Amino acid sequence: TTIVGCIYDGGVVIAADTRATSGPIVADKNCEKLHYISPQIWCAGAGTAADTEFTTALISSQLELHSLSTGRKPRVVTCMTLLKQHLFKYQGYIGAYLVVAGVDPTGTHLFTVHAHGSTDKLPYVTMGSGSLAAMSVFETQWKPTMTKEDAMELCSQAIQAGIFNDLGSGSNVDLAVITAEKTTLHRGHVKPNERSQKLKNYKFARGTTAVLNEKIITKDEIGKYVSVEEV
Ligand SMILES: CCOc1ccc(-c2cc(C(=O)Nc3ccc(S(=O)(=O)NC(C)=O)cc3)c3ccccc3n2)cc1
Repeated sequence: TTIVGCIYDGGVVIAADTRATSGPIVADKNCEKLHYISPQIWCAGAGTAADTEFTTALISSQLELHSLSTGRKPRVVTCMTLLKQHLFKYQGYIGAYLVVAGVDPTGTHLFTVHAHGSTDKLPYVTMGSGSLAAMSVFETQWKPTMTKEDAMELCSQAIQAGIFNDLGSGSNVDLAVITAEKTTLHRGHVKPNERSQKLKNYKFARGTTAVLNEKIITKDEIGKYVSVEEV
């Protein structure tokens, strides 16, 4: 997994790859790693998929109740605090590594929350197995003043660095842009690994495959070839 976040003049961009793995197996080539928390707070999640999904959904619910109770719009720092307290309580056993990003009445904010409960507040962040490849992009190309388009392209390039240099990351780039006015989700923002049209038609007519040998056996003989257990 490669997930990133980057603040720019007027908002924040988060992005993720779409590969889900189970050990060395690619379990899903187009999974969703960007999670809704509130209209202008979203999370990118790395780690155990069920843990990132359920943890963000739980805190989204808690934050909505908190917002209703206070009568104010939810704040990114509140979301981060709820997440870190929950994850710390479980001492890292909830495998959720999260980039928390959003805009609230106090401004634009970007945090990371680790599975053990540690947090950082930074202008750009990366997490997941592809975080080092992604960070190399930010460390070489990030600028303190960027437009929305600059930030979107930089995040896209950072995710693609993970996709092409980390086996735990792959497929597409999902991206979200959060501003004071709205949030725009770009599912499949870049698809650099789409399968091309097959060069030939590999459908073979029945009977075109040579039968190398044939052996006709009686029902009594089947036990020699197939072990049939009585239940
Ligand atoms: C007592 C434990 O102490 C720890 C201290 C630090 C970290 C940590 C982890 C990460 C990190 O993102 N690790 C990570 C890797 C793969 C996936 S994954 O989803 O691609 N694959 C699996 C199998 O989870 C997720 C998260 C990280 C990233 C960026 C900068 C710093 C970082 N630090 C972990 C444990």
